[in-house]
Amino acid sequence: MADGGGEPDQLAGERATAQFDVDGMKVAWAGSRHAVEVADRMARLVASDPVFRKDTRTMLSRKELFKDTLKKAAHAWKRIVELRLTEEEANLLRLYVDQPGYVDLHWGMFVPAIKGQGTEEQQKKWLPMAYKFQIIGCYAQTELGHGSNVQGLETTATFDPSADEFVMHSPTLTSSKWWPGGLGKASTHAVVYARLITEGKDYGIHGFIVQLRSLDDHSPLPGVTLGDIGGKFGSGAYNSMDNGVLRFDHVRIPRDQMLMRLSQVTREGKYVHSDVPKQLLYGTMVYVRQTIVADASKALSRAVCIAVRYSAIRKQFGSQDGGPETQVLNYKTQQSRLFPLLASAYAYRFVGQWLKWLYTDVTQKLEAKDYSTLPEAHACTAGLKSVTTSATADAIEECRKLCGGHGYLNSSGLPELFAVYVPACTYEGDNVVLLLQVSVVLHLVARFLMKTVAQVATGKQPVGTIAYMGNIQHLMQCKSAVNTAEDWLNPAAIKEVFEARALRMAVNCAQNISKAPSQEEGFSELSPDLLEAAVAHVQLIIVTKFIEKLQEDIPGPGVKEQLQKLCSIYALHLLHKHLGDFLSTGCITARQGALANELLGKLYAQVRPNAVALVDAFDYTDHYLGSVLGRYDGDVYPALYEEAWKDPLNETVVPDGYQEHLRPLLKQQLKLSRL
Ligand SMILES: CCC/C=C/C(=O)SCCNC(=O)CCNC(=O)[C@H](O)C(C)(C)COP(=O)([O-])OP(=O)([O-])OC[C@H]1O[C@@H](n2cnc3c(N)ncnc32)[C@H](O)[C@@H]1OP(=O)([O-])[O-]
Ligand SMILES: Cc1cc2nc3c(=O)[nH]c(=O)nc-3n(C[C@H](O)[C@H](O)[C@H](O)COP(=O)(O)OP(=O)(O)OC[C@H]3O[C@@H](n4cnc5c(N)ncnc54)[C@H](O)[C@@H]3O)c2cc1C
Repeated sequence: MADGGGEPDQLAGERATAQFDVDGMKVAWAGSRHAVEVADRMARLVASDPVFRKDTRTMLSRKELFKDTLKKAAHAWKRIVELRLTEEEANLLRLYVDQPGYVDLHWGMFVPAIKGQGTEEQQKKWLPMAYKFQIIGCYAQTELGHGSNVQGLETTATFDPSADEFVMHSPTLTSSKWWPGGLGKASTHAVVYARLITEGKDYGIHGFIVQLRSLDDHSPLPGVTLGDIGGKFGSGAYNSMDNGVLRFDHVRIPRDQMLMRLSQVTREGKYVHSDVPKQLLYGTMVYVRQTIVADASKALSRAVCIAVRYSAIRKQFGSQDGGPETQVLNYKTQQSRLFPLLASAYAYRFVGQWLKWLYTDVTQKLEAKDYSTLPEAHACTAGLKSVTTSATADAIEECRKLCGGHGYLNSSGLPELFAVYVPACTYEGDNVVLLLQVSVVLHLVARFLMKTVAQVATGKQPVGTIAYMGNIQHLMQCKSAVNTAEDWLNPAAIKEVFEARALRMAVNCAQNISKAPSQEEGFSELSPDLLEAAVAHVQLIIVTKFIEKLQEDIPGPGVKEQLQKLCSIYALHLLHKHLGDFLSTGCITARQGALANELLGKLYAQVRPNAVALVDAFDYTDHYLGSVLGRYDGDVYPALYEEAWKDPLNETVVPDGYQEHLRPLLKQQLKLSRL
């Protein structure tokens, strides 16, 4: 078929203009040559297997979609076993299958909860069964009445010393577990969070392993009510997941199914808390929030890859005397909307790699009973989860708009990507609630520093990602020395203004809170400002980690140079977007703001010839991208045309319903017109 204007070799031309080594960039993106190789092998394995096809997914009914998810999960497991895949390979294989399902919660939350909160004995008993899929587990924390406020959960686990058992009970409608993924239809077991009651006293929230379904016929055990909570946003998308409801009617479990690493209940019913911080109960959430930051870069890079490739193919206007029209990627407006998102994908990738390192480091320290870095791990995971997921959800929608009308088609992949992604702003902690956690830390540090500013050199210095706050004397009064647009290329100039902005916003909040009748009232009244201060702090972390990445040895001709441009774009587009913060805190002048914008325009022009190669470096197969607009070969129009015919509405030429509804209407109108 004639392509009618789409030029598949257009992308080959784009690739030829790249000024850097794409293979080198693949390594920088993936983290190592080994990581590129494994990811590539697993992506191709999935793409070449017909069971993993997903091109008609959005056309399936909920029941068909769920069954398809069960089929894919079972097939993935079969391949993992047959091919004896390593844990790394298996995780990647599941990633590229790209269909949310119970396995995500089994591996992502059930297993980590037992690892983190179970005793060695409990781990020995439960983990081998989970590893072999003899049981399927989920993470049942949220209830109908409470999600954000974990301490408000109502499910009870009351110890009965006469039977050496806990009695799990849902005392109210609002105590029904509500949302856990995999709970609705697939799981046989759950880690359930409930209020521990023993000797008549409520000891607050603790985790328990509870069997929910029979291992013989999958029916719910006596006293257990289970179901799916219903359809969710978008077609296909997260509807493959059986988010569920669970109620207990005095269900008994043995005492040793309480996760007892942090605290125990003795045979006599005595509650004993070990010397570890209570917050370790939240450890699974910290672990998952860290993985969500890495996932943000995956989702964002997919959307950007689609939008960049399609923008290079799509042409509109600019034709003179029948000459070629302009590729929409050449429009400065398209570049100024798209290239900051491209830069953000790289920025999130690198901050995600750093956060993974931080998490591993904290875990090792915890094992050695050093709990000092726990607050840092909590603040970083909470803040970065919040900022990266909010920005990514907005960015996917922006990419849809960047693809014009065709971006709204399911076959573009963008509507489903958005629908699957957007709950990340809510699950694992609502983004606002998490940012307020960060602002508590900032507020305390800012207040402490304000009090001790005179002796800050001798006082206790903040460490980790808040270390910059110790430089309060300089950062509260410094003025940026930027004098030309190119001065903004200096990472030190960028870092100074981002640090000054974040600190000044935190100090302003602390000063205003101190004027309120009480700290609680001040905190509540100023919470919108505190949120903005927390965002400024988290953006500083992302910018800093990108700058630090560039101090590493990055092999490959031109690779580091491209990343330097992307780092500048990432930081300067934030400066442009939040100019009000930088100006009102006196960190920069209006002229310096204008110079940053001038440089941004120049950087966009420099990125333009590299744009397609920069998204190729993500190394995504067409299967994983799942988008006719983002195809590697750029052959967009024939694919769009073909895809349309797959829609069930096109199964018949004359639609169902014609005889009942269309024909009588048309005939009646015809009769009336003849009267
Ligand atoms: C794939 C998708 C699957 C999805 C799954 C889900 O969604 S699963 C469901 C996901 N659900 C959610 O994500 C629910 C979101 N909600 C929550 O995580 C909590 O309810 C909360 C953090 C909002 C409040 O906590 P709280 O009621 O305990 O009250 P508080 O604020 O007074 O904090 C007390 C102290 O603890 C500290 N601290 C807190 N968290 C952590 C931590 N993780 N680590 C370490 N420390 C932590 C905090 O800094 C404070 O320290 P301080 O000042 O005393 O030194
Ligand atoms: C797709 C999906 C999958 C999920 N999977 C699981 C799972 O596997 N297991 C599980 O246990 N849970 C799961 N959840 C539940 C999820 O963790 C909760 O929905 C989430 O923690 C938010 O809590 P909430 O629903 O109570 O929101 P709410 O807290 O009711 O939020 C409503 C609004 O109130 C605001 N708000 C709340 N508190 C404050 C405050 N203190 N200050 C200012 N504003 C506030 C929020 O910002 C939000 O705008 C899932 C949810 C979704 C959507």
